[in-house]
Amino acid sequence: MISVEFRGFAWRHAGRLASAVADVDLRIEPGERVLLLGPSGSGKSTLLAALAGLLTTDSGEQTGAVLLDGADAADQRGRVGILFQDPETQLVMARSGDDVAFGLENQAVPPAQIWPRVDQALETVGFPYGRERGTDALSGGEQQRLALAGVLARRPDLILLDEPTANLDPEGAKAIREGLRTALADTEATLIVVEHRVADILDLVDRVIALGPGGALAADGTPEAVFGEHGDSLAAQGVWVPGAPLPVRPSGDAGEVRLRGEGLTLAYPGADRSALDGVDLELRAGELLAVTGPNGSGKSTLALLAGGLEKPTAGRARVPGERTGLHRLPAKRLATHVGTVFQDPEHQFVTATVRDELAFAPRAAGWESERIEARVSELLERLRLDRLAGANPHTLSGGEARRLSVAGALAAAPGTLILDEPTFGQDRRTWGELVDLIADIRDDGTALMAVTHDRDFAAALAGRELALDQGKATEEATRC
Ligand SMILES: Nc1ncnc2c1ncn2[C@@H]1O[C@H](COP(=O)(O)OP(=O)(O)OP(=O)(O)O)[C@@H](O)[C@H]1O
Ligand SMILES: Nc1ncnc2c1ncn2[C@@H]1O[C@H](COP(=O)(O)OP(=O)(O)OP(=O)(O)O)[C@@H](O)[C@H]1O
Repeated sequence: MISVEFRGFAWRHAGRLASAVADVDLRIEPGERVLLLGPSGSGKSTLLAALAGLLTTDSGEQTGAVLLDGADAADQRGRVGILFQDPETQLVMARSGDDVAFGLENQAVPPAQIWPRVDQALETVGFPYGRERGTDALSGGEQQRLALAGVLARRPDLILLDEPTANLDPEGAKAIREGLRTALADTEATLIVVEHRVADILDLVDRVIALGPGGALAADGTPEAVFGEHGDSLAAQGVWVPGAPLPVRPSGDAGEVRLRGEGLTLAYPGADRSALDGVDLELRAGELLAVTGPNGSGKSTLALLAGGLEKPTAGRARVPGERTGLHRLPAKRLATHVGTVFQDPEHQFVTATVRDELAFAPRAAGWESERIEARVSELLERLRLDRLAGANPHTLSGGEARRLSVAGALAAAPGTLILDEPTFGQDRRTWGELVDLIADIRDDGTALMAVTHDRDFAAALAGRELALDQGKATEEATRC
């Protein structure tokens, strides 16, 4: 139990002209459960980082104060547990159990209590393996569960969760919310949770705080009051307001087959079963295939194989006109056929600015400079990245980075595009802009595959759906 206070707080990240957040005056009482929302890039993660004492003088410039129980947050780190947006950055140990135990050992929890607490936390989050599982052998959703277990096991006074269910399948997300509810019922911890898709999280919180586009406070109150009184203005700023209708962009008839996967199988070294097991796949011009299924069912593995980035243990992925499997093609040649957007955008960036990142693929494809410039300007504007054109891709917010990685991969209009969780971390407005952009390139004749937990995205764009479970297709890809 701990109180939280921002007094005249502003933060400007090093290398940026504008403040990420400004004029924040806010008090959260001990034990309050708060949902923090706001458009992509409005400063939500920055506020959490401030509370966790992670904003250091060499990383930017602070005005005002951030206080926990009246003391500087930088001196209270032991009382705070934070779940980052990208769970991979959080996992430090080689074995899953050790990773959860690590924080407890640091807090000098008596040894006899450590393993029972580790096991309890793993159970709370529905981690499907034992303590021995290697942390480098986890799917995105499994990493997120493990990272959350690490936070909960420490029983911090202040729990900060940055999009805790964004990588989870709908069933898993529900289970995590139940787990959180149980874990919270036993504590008096203060909770601040950031989510874009708020509908499901509302009954976990008693207060909603909304940031506006410039990082200033836009609304503060009970969920009913905030969405009742400010629903329209929040929606206008791009926030997901529960119940608002969503666009649908149905496709026309699918064209020729652009990429075919036959019996695609991958067994990771040392695993007891294949992560992907004999999956057939057909991607057609002008159509988007949604690949769905629970965490760990093999979706990202399928994306790697279809993108030619891994060698299948059996089966192969091929494009018409090439005699060998995709994974055997030299990188440059592969790039002329297929573009891939990974689950974790950070792995993708190869240049020093947002503008160069967007120009990279068109340049490699030999476009003329005027055409490149026009394409880059169009994408910057469509995805609301213009103000960040000169920024380093690695300093973007989670949602900004996701948009850049998708835009970078489709910039040169490859014939086939493989997207792993393209809508991760988006507010309602940027979600709609991404959907429109992807619909346009689909309708221009691109063949698309999208791994996604986002049912709204699949409903808006997919012509067919391929559902995986434990590495196998549950049925033939069905028409949506
Ligand atoms: N390390 C950094 N260096 C420079 N600028 C940064 C850094 N981290 C974030 N920013 C910028 O600060 C602003 C706020 O980012 P923040 O991550 O707090 O937003 P957010 O509300 O959490 O966004 P999202 O919903 O997209 O995750 C953004 O414009 C972002 O580009
Ligand atoms: N490098 C690896 N080594 C060993 N096993 C792995 C590795 N990467 C993933 N796995 C395992 O392979 C299976 C499929 O993982 P994959 O990442 O394809 O799942 P996913 O359906 O994309 O999951 P999510 O929805 O959580 O992202 C999981 O059981 C996972 O634990």
